[in-house]
Amino acid sequence: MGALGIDLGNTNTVVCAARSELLLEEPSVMLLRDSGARRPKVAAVGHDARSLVGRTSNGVSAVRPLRDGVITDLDTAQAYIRAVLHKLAPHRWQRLRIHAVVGVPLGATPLERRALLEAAEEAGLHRPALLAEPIAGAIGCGIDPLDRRTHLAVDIGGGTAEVTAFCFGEVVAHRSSRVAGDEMTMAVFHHLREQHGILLGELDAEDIKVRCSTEEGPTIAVAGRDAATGRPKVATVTIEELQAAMRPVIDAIVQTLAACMDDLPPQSVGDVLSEGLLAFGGGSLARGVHHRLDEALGFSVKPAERPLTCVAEGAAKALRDRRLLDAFRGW
Ligand SMILES: Nc1ncnc2c1ncn2[C@@H]1O[C@H](COP(=O)(O)OP(=O)(O)OP(=O)(O)O)[C@@H](O)[C@H]1O
Repeated sequence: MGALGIDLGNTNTVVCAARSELLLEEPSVMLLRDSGARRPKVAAVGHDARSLVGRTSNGVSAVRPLRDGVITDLDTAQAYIRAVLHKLAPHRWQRLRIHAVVGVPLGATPLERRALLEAAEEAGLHRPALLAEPIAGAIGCGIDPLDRRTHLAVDIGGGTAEVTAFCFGEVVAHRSSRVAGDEMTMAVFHHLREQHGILLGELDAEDIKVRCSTEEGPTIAVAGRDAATGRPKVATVTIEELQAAMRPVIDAIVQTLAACMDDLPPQSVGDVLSEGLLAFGGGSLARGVHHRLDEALGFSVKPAERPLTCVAEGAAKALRDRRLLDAFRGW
């Protein structure tokens, strides 16, 4: 298999081969079965695990191996990375000496970075290297972070939104917020419960949020349980009201962007005004995000072509260009 670019997100895991071909794009979820042994057995990962969430019995639990983009439990993260590698390369000999560049949040502490490297190594990766996710995403979108001009990027993921300005192999400014795609899902959930009396599971609320950005037409039909009686209930909801419900979350991301702009040196501000803002991460696809960013910032917003996979693609590109890893080693 050779070498991989890996984006281990809170919500999704994406893996690309060295030439940036997409190998895996699945939810970062793992189902563990308690078998009485010291370590629980992995029952399912990715799509298989997500489709079973809420449908399984007592001895099985669903875990997300990362929180805020970093590892909280070394054993779980290791088991997850191992399961992902197993899915990609079922035979042991195929998993020998796989080199990898793994994305890491720019705000991760040295301890968190060490934990990620350790989990990757213990899971069987050979000499893994880390690359800051905003930089990897920009590389995946065709930007050269060694360029002399300052670029500004926002990565709106599930658990975090990171705003990063970089130039000539250096991070010039960085801000992050814990408000991103998952908060938009919660906004949709609360709106439907409070205004329509409909109760949904978290995954169903996420599906409604995604449908809100992908479906044509002014309304969508939402099916759930009546909040008062518990009986099945269907309501017609306008896209406009869902967009309004998500607006405070998008505004919080705008504030993070504005704070990062305030930290920029004057020369960099000029570059950003002429280059615009690069937006990626799944949260950037939500209905109204681009429009609100355009409106609030007053300069152009460039949506990534492949917002969900560009971090893994950029990590894979960095496998072929050592200068990128060396330049951003400390970030
Ligand atoms: N079409 C869409 N419309 C709205 N939201 C979307 C869409 N597609 C994905 N999302 C949301 O994007 C988020 C996941 O984005 P992404 O895969 O970039 O995050 P991640 O990298 O796993 O998370 P993090 O960066 O926080 O570690 C989820 O909240 C998901 O619901």
